[in-house]
Amino acid sequence: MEIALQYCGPKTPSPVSSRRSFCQYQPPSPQRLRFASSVSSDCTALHSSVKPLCCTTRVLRVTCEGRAVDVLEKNQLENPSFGENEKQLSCVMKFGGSSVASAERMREVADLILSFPEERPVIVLSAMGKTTNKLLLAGEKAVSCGITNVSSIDELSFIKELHNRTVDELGVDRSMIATYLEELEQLLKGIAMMKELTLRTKDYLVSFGECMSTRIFAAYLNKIGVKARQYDAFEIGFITTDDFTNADILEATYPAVEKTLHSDWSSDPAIPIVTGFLGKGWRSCAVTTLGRGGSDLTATTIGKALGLREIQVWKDVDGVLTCDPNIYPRAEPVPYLTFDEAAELAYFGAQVLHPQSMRPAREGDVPVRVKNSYNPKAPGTLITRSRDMTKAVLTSIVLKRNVTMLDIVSTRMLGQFGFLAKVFSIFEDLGISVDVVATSEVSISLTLDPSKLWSRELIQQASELDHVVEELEKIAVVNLLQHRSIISLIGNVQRSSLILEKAFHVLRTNGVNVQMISQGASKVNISLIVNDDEAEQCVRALHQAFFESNISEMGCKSENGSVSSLS
Ligand SMILES: Nc1ncnc2c1ncn2[C@@H]1O[C@H](COP(=O)(O)OP(=O)(O)O)[C@@H](O)[C@H]1O
Ligand SMILES: N[C@@H](CC(=O)OP(=O)(O)O)C(=O)O
Repeated sequence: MEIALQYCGPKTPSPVSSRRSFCQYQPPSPQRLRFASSVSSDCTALHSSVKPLCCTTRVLRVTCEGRAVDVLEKNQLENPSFGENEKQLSCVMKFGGSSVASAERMREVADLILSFPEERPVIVLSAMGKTTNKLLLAGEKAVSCGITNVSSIDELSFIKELHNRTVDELGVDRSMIATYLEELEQLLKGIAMMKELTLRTKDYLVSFGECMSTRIFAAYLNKIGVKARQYDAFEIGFITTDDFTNADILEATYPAVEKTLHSDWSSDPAIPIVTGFLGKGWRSCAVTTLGRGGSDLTATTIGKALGLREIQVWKDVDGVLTCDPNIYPRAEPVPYLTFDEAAELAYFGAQVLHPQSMRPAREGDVPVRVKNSYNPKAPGTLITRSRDMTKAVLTSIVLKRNVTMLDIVSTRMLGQFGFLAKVFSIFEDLGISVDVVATSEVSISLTLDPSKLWSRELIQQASELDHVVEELEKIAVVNLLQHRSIISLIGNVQRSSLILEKAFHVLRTNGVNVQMISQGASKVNISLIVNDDEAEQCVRALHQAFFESNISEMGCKSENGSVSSLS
């Protein structure tokens, strides 16, 4: 029988694939069954002794006696240059909520993973789409809606419908998530009964999102013939502090995670599918979460723990961009970043990466690649320890809104020591995190990040802010300024004079007064504080000046739009 093989999977066949086995992909018809098994028996005979260690699968359309049949081809990656070591897990691929928002997206992600036959990845997944937000909303509604009304909370219905539909469309068994959906409703009834949603309960509540998405995806991979194993991060050694909703990963995590993933892979290789965002509190043993967007941190933690070659975070944008595309759509991808630049960018509010996620990558020196799952061909952003900075001026502009600023002026005489220490001990006592600071001997200007305060429920009320001011007023005159924004200019601070010169020129032309300025010790960030209502306009103007103008580096647009030299 003459067989013509025509590839119709996601990418061109890999040159390293050599041995193949086939199994049937489409629902059985007698003709297909016969055909698939005849191919299969031919090819399995070729490599019956090969352990299916690094097996990849793709869909092939086989023409048999003029008819097309879809079969799965399993490639045993068997390049002679591959040493034993190369058969270990090679990279992490993290897919965010937008990448796994539907059955169709999950199929695309599966195709994408299979299009890298040379990789043996650990997959980290977030909850589907906006599931985390919906779970939190459902929890808040349950507090006040009464037990009998829990079943009709819109967000609960939405979550049930989304997950059941996804399971059906992927053709996997509903029962795998049925127990989670039942337990979720029970939990919401418990919240309704107690009329209380604690931080601990919030974490348990949102964990349903990642627990379901990973189970669905692993089942789908297994269904299409790719061996996969689901893991709950809190069961495989992600040990954290007990700071519910914002837990920190503890050192013990690294060896524990390495041991579980490595030994499972060695004894029975299957692609690990790990829940992002979740951990287990070391004292409470309860489920914790790593802060919103925490799946990035799960991915980099695994990358460091296993000493992997690369950590890939797949998003819905072409990498880290020159500014938030929601503020300015002409933002462009940044091809290279250092860990320090990326950390600063994330810390100062770029939603694209979790603020803590660069730490394990930097410590383990594992490169991080930010890619677009909707546009895999785009090169993305590569984040490494160092990069060529000779041509770098500004890398990215980040905006953090709704920041509170405090001007604190000492009531004591010049030359008195210990003022700064006293001020910061007040913040320490109150457990408040300070972002940007500028000081002189007798005065301090600083900013407080409301999201960090709220996550610990410290300053939810104006009265609690008043408490901070009250304490500070014992030693200083305090001016509280709300509705401010921090504009962070991330870049080569070796060129800070140029950056400042250009930035201030732009701001002056736009009639904006900068209220505070700070250059961090990390030397990659200059922060400017402006009013909230001027901030977006500033970001757009700065972006145009730094990234879009056709003027030379030392030039700057003059007020009438012509170019003048600033040197
Ligand atoms: N500087 C930036 N670069 C890229 N994306 C940014 C930036 N600032 C904000 N974003 C936003 O971050 C989003 C991606 O982050 P996130 O939603 O957490 O991804 P995921 O859920 O896929 O992990 C983008 O869709 C974009 O709107
Ligand atoms: N699902 C969690 C964790 C996460 O990392 O999500 P994403 O990768 O979609 O930002 C959240 O929404 O915060």
